[in-house]
Amino acid sequence: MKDFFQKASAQLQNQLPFVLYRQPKSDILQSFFMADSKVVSTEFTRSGFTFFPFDNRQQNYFFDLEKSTYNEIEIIENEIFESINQSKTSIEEDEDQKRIYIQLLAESIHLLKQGEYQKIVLSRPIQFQLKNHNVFETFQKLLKLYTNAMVYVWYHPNEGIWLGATPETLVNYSQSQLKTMALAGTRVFQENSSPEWREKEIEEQGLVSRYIQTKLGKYSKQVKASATYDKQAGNLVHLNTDISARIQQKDLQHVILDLHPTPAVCGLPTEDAKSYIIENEKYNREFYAGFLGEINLPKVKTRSRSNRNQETLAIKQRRAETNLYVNLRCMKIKENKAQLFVGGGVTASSNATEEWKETRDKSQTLLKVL
Ligand SMILES: C=C(O[C@H]1C=CC=C(C(=O)O)[C@@H]1O)C(=O)O
Repeated sequence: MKDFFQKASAQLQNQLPFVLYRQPKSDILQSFFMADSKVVSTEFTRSGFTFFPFDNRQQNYFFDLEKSTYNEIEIIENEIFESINQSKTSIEEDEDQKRIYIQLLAESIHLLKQGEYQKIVLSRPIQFQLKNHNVFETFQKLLKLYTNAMVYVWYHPNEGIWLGATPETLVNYSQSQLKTMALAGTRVFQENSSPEWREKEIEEQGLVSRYIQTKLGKYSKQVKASATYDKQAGNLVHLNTDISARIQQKDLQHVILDLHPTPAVCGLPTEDAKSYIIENEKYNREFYAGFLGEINLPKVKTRSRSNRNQETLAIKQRRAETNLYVNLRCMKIKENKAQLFVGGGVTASSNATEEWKETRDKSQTLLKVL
């Protein structure tokens, strides 16, 4: 593992693009290393790794499998960076920024009450200066703390470093079976007590669930949804419904672009909420609330790695998987400055101060490891 991080470190020093990631509940660390920093846009018919912005008019990035060095290594638990400094769990928030955000929330709630929008997901950046920061140490702490999350560090010289630990799947797709989730509603996790969900959270999660099922219904007659349950994500709990559908490979790209952005990160009606966000948040979300992950990646089973004959390669090709995650609980690092991105769904029954607190609670996911 040490060699691996040394290689990633050299890649960063040479200002060459890369991504390291570990998917939920996996003990395999995966990586793409690029030989040059040429910008390539995502091609859903090829195999590789995508990094896709919230606003699809902005540049997205694709690490094409054929043009990268792809690697998998097993994570050895006791080789992961040990000490997790839990002391820095709060930063001094700028009072002006807080006031401006609460005002935007209040104005938006007022609009929502008039019925033009059903839901708007608002967000804000939190900026601060880093001292003696090591990206790979932070990444290893994220790996250790958030085993149920997609944990990643992504870099391109044009965009800087992005790090995150997201609990939300956009699409898992393999052999015609698509799985996704409707994740929304937030409470602080408390040991030995399950949250009592209020009408507001049940409503905002229900909107997401129905929206996704309707979208998938355009492509599939077989859309299934689980019962809604509590899903823990670090210091938080969300409401979640697992949704699955049979989708033909030829439709996959359309399904992905049709689902993104879901009302878990944008709102309803989608296009109106998106315009409202872009106009009123007064900052660029960039890749926050976008999505990232593998596209058509031939699945290499660790056990069969030594057996590289034609036959196994053919099997691998057929078992290509797409595993995409919504880019939440993430931050950007550029020149010793960190920017965290936090947001939450707002409806007519929201309370502005409570919504501000929710974003503060969400910032803990990353502040814990800095
Ligand atoms: C938009 C975010 O969270 C989404 C996912 C789970 C719960 C959410 C909520 O309670 O509003 C959001 O929909 C974020 O973490 O920045």
